[in-house]
Amino acid sequence: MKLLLAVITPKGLRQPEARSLVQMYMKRATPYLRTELLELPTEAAFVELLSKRNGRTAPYAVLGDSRGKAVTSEDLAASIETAALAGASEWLFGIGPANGWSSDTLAQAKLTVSFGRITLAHELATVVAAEQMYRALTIRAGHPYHVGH
Ligand SMILES: C[S@@+](CC[C@H](N)C(=O)[O-])C[C@H]1O[C@@H](n2cnc3c(N)ncnc32)[C@H](O)[C@@H]1O
Repeated sequence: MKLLLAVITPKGLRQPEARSLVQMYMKRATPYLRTELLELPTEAAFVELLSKRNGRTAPYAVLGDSRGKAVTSEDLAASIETAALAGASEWLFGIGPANGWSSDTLAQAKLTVSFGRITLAHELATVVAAEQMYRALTIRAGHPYHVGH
């Protein structure tokens, strides 16, 4: 299974600090699973990506939303496990556009995840998601990162 981190960002991730942190966590994750960062110009492009990949191997889509479910990192690890057991070829975490996800897109998610009720800039939310994806993989693997960081 592959992990995708998709962010809706018309001009791409422009803050080098954010990009570098995202790339660092995604690189750290690769010993566990392949990862890919997708910078998409519009929510429509994201929905198209979901439908293009739909079918037998539909991605297991988890969407970041401040009004979503307050989950633990163990819950995220469990959702990756659930996707793997269900035979999904991709587990995807989506960071939405400046005005948030539409209700139609949210309805396509297996899980909506809140990092707290605060609103994070999409670049920061992407960094948090990348770290949580890495943390979830270390939890699945029994690696001590989750205990010490
Ligand atoms: C700038 S925020 C969107 C703000 C928008 N006004 C809203 O309320 O959804 C862009 C994206 O970052 C992510 N995000 C921001 N804060 C978040 C939080 N506290 N928890 C989870 N995701 C968050 C979400 O994916 C959101 O769609």
